[in-house]
Amino acid sequence: MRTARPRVGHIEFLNCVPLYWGLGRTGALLDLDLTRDTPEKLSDQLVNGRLDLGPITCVEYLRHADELVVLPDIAVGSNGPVMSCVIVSTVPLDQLDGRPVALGSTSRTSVRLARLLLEEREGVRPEYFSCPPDLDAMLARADAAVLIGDEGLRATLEAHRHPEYTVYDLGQMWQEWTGLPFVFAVWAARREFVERQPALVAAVHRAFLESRDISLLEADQVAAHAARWEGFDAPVLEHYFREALDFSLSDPQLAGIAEFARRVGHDSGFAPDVTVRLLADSRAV
Ligand SMILES: C=C(O[C@@H]1C=C(C(=O)O)C=C[C@H]1O)C(=O)O
Repeated sequence: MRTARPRVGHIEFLNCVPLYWGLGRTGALLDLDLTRDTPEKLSDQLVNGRLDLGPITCVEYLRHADELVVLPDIAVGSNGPVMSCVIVSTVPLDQLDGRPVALGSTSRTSVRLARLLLEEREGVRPEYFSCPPDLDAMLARADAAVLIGDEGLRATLEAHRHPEYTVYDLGQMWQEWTGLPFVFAVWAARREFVERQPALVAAVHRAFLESRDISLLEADQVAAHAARWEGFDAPVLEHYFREALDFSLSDPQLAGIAEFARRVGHDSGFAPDVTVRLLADSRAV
């Protein structure tokens, strides 16, 4: 009997390129039914059952932790500056009280992290509104903007050309504040899918780990290839892939997730002590 390929999400940002590059190398790419989209749409599709497995923004995962199983040792996070999840502000952050702040509509986690840091670390209560992630349009209506992905990376790299604003790195702010890594997105499978197809989930998990490992070994090639199509130089992308982003998920990253949940759970739709359920060791299946 023929079985359908697993339906797997692919965030269409540069941050995910190293997790998928190696899938072509090993052939695993042919075993997946991939959907490319922005993170908030992929997160909804995984929650609705239109995808079986893939990246989900941390806040949406925590809201649906009962229905999902997290794949260990793979994530999109950082332990310090992440470069692509940022607050771009035309005034110092502690002057944003009562001021308009635009939240990029493709983000669920960075926008919540930004609100946490502004309110609890900077002690301000801005007026937030959601907005498509276009920096010029956002700053036309707001004093600050929260951006992720390629637009966030662009804001960081072009900051020197814009003395009218300052770029604050959310990964760095979180790390300085808590001493912990931050996880922006995890890889999760629907629980019912894991129960029905445990060997398949383990195989896809192994394929992603292998792909990530290949890509980090070949980060210079991945960066050079990606730089042909994007407005970023290869050395900058190599630094982004190798140093800024953290694609791992083990105890320090899980401690970061637990701390974030503890601080925002009360008004974000999940318990502050929500349990993160991890897939059993795929290498053993
Ligand atoms: C590091 C990043 O992580 C992301 C941030 C997300 C969010 O804020 O909701 C979602 C998915 C990831 O793409 C990034 O987009 O730059």
